[in-house]
Amino acid sequence: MSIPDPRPATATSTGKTPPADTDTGELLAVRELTVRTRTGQALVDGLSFAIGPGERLGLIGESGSGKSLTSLAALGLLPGGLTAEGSIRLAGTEIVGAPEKRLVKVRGRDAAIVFQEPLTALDPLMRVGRQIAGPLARHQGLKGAALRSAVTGALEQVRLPDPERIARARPHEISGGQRQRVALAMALACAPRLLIADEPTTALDVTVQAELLGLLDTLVQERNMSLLFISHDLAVVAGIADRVVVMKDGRAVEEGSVRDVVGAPRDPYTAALVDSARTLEDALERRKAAR
Ligand SMILES: Nc1ncnc2c1ncn2[C@@H]1O[C@H](COP(=O)(O)OP(=O)(O)OP(=O)(O)O)[C@@H](O)[C@H]1O
Repeated sequence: MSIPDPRPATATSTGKTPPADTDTGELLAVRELTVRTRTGQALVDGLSFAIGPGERLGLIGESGSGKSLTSLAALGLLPGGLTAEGSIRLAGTEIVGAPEKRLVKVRGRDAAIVFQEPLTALDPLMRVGRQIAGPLARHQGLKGAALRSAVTGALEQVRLPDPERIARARPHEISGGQRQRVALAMALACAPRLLIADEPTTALDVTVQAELLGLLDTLVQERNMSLLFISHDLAVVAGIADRVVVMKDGRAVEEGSVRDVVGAPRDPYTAALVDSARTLEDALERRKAAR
């Protein structure tokens, strides 16, 4: 593991970016988000951040700090028994308190999510091709040969070799890395403006993890998407995000450019994260040198 050079401060995607929320210029604006249990315990507590068109934000923090609940709340997908307060505006739509009918329109089109475990999004019994065909048919109105060719195209876009074979396979018949690419293809099928990636590489081995991160980076750039990237791993976030929000116990303890946060952390918790990433990096360097 190594902490990659933080992307330059100007490294947001260039080119034509789609319009954002006309009021604020932000694609996703989270304001004072609090997620509570039935008993009133705050699991996310007064969290605020924003993502502009084409911008990449990393959300980092230890296990249980509230990262996943934040990403689920952004699409109105909180599990039963948990409620959100505050405001989440996604491309101009208020998500907190929105009826399911409005949320269905937003999901996939304005933002889509890729989870740590691809089987969360995939039906284990259905062939991969049929699963990708669903959103393509709904979104683009395709049928027959045109739909089949769009499915193959979607699998090619996530750089899957032999897409016809993958399309015929069921999820358990392909590798974990291939499954995550299929989940990514499904998330991209409706050309979302924001991709939320919740620990998308954590379950993969290191080589496959690096390949998938490279692919994600390329796709986000090619499509001028915004990215909310969630991870407990500072090195991974530093390699893909422009800005970072550090979470602890449901709150943001620090926010800034990756360069500033890694280079000069202000909060003791962030400093400890940076230190532990560096200590591991140094240990690996020493081992390399000793060989
Ligand atoms: N449905 C639920 N009911 C009650 N508590 C929950 C529920 N879902 C999550 N929590 C709790 O909320 C806190 C935040 O969970 P969350 O999954 O957002 O953390 P996280 O930062 O994503 O951690 P991880 O990296 O382990 O996924 C944790 O303490 C978790 O146990």
